[in-house]
Amino acid sequence: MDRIRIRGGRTLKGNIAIGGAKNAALPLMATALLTDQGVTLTNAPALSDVVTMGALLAQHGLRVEHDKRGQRIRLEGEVTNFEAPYDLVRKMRASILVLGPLLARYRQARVSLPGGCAIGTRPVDLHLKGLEAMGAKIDLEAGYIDASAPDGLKGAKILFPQVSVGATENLLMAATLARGTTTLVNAAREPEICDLATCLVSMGAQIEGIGSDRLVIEGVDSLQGTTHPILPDRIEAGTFACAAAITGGEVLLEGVRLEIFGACAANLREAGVELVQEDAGLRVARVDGLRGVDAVTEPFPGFATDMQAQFMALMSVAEGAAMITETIFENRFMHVPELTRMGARINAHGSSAIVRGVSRLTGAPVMATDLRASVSLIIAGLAAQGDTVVNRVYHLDRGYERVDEKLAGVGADIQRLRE
Ligand SMILES: CC(=O)N[C@H]1[C@@H](OP(=O)(O)OP(=O)(O)OC[C@H]2O[C@@H](n3ccc(=O)[nH]c3=O)[C@H](O)[C@@H]2O)O[C@H](CO)[C@@H](O)[C@@H]1O
Ligand SMILES: C=C(OP(=O)(O)O)C(=O)O
Repeated sequence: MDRIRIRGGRTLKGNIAIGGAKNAALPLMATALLTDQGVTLTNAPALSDVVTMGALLAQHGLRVEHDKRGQRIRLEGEVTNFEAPYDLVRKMRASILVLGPLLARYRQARVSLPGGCAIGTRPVDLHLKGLEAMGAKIDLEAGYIDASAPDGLKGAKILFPQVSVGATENLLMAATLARGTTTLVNAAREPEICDLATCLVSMGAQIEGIGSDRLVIEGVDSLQGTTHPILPDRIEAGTFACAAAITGGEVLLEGVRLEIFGACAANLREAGVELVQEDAGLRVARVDGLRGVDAVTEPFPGFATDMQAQFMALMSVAEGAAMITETIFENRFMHVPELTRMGARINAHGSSAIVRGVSRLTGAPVMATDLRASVSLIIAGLAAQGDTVVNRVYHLDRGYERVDEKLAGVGADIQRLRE
C-alpha cells in the first residue's frame, strides 16, 4: 500500500488548482438515475470515491464514461439491476444516495445497509423514515434495505429532527419525481446541496428555497438530461489553506470563493491567517504567528466537521490553547493520538479536545483510519522537524486528487512512496 513521506520545514508558495467537490460529485452522479437522457458532469475530481460511484451506477446498468483526464463524466442509460451490493456500498457510504432516485423512478431498490465507519455509527434512519413518509415500504433483511413503492412516491412534509446532508440529498432527489409537493424542513444547506438542487432544476425539477433550510419540491412526471459543472471543493481548499498557514506561506487557491468556507473563514482569520478574495481565487497567507482559536463543528454555515482535523493540526503549533468540539460525529478524534506522537499537546475528552500549542512538532511514522485525519497528519508533517511517513494512503485517495503533487507544486518536500 502506498505511503506519503513529508520532510518538514518548507514554506509553501504559489498557486493551487482546486478540484470539483467530492461531496457534490457523488450525489450529482446519482441524478443520472432520474432521467433517460443522460447527465454530463464537468470539473469532476479524479478520486477513488468517484470511481466507486461510477462502478456502482455501471452495475445498475448505466453507461459511465470518463474523459482521459477524468474531468468530464457522462452517465446515461436505463437501470437493469436494482441492487446496490454490499461490496461496493461498504467501500463508500454515499452509495446510499442511489436509494431515493431508484425508488422515485423505478419504484423499487435493494441497497446494502452502509453500516458504521471509523468516524461514527452513521445510521440511515432519517433517509428511511423520509422515504416511508413518501409512501415507500421498507424492510430490513440480511443487511439490505428492501424498498418498494408500487404506486410511486407521493409528496410529504418531512421535518428532520437532526440536520443530515445525505438524507436531505436522498429525499430531495426522490421528491423531484414524486406525486405532489414535498417540503423538507430543517434541511441541510451545504453548498453541495445547493449545487445538487441547481443541477436538478436544470433537469426540469421544481425546487424552491435553494440555499435555505426549507426546500419545497413540486414533483414532475419526468426529468431531462443536463450538463453541469461541479462546484469547487471547499474542504480541499480549506485543507490547503491550513497547509499554507502552518508553513507561514502564501498560496492562491484557484477558482475558490470565500463564501463556501462558511464559519471556517472566521476561525482561520482569528488564528492569524489572511484570506483575501481575488478574481482568480482566494489568496491565503500567514505573515505573523498563529494564535489558538476555539472551534465547534456544526452543519453549514457553521464550522465544517470535515475541516476539524486539519484545523486541529494547525492549532497544534499556535500560541496559546484551542478548544475543539466535535458535535456531528461521535468518534472523529482519531488524529489526536497520531498528532500527539508528533509532539502535539492535545487532551481529548468526550466530544472536546484541548490543544496547547507547541513551538515545534517532530516527524514520525503515522497512520490514520479516515480521510481528514490522514490529511491532518500531512499538514502537521509540513511543519515538523524531520520526516513524517503517512501510512494507509488509500483513505487520502478517496477525497484528495494528487495531494502530493499539488503540495510539491507549491514547494513542499513530499513524495508518494509506491509499493
Ligand atoms: C458524501 C458526503 O457528502 N459526506 C458528507 C456528509 O456525510 P453524511 O451525509 O453521511 O452526514 P450526515 O449529515 O447525514 O450526518 C450528520 C449526523 O447525522 C447522523 N445521521 C445521519 C443520517 C441519518 O439517517 N441518521 C443520523 O443519525 C449522522 O450519524 C451524523 O451524526 O455530511 C457530513 C457532515 O457534514 C460530512 O462529514 C461528510 O463528508
Ligand atoms: C466523512 C467524509 O466523507 P464520507 O461521508 O464520504 O465518509 C469526508 O469527506 O470527510
